[in-house]
Amino acid sequence: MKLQVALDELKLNDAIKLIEDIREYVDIIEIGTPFIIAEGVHAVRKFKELFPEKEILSDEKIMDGGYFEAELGFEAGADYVTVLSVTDNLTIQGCLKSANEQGKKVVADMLCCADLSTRVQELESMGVHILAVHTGADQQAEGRRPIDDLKLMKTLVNKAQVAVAGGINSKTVKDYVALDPDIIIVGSAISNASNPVEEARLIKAALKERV
Ligand SMILES: O=C(CO)[C@H](O)[C@H](O)COP(=O)(O)O
Repeated sequence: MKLQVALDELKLNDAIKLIEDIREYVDIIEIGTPFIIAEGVHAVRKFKELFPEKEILSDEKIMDGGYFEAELGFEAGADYVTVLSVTDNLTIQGCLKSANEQGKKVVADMLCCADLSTRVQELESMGVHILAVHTGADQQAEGRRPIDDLKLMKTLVNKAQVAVAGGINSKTVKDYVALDPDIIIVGSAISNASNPVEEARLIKAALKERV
């Protein structure tokens, strides 16, 4: 089980310092959507240069122009690019074409997917590599959490890997680990913690209990 650390609302130098501090606990560095908007895919390139042993995810949340936009992330050094699951199949297929040409992976972010069971089948038949259950920041502000969607996802998925994101922290991570996703994504709990190193250490320790 991998720990993906999301860098969302940080400045470039603060984000680099955070990953330097928690390097030993991180498997995948996520260049988060607000970070990409602020810094561009140059941030992907920078993190791949500085942390070559880590996998990098470019959280572009692609909604159109699948091939071209995925290629931007992959050519900058991303190992994974995200596409929104609710978009057109043509866009998903464009992302997959780019990923498969480069030996990289596409993550479908299931944010706002109204019919998980139908869409999971369709995404798997197209060959999407990873399905990410996600409760977004605005939904979290209303008290929503991704645990029930993760439970449902685990009953639906056949071959894709499963990731989960949405307000997970060191106190709640065990509930997610128990459902055995392949990737647990944590952003604000680490970046906003009074002690980010300790928060990352506790979360990584919880993941290791399951392996
Ligand atoms: O993709 C995201 C927001 O769209 C975040 O990166 C993801 O939700 C993880 O952050 P947090 O743990 O703060 O929810």
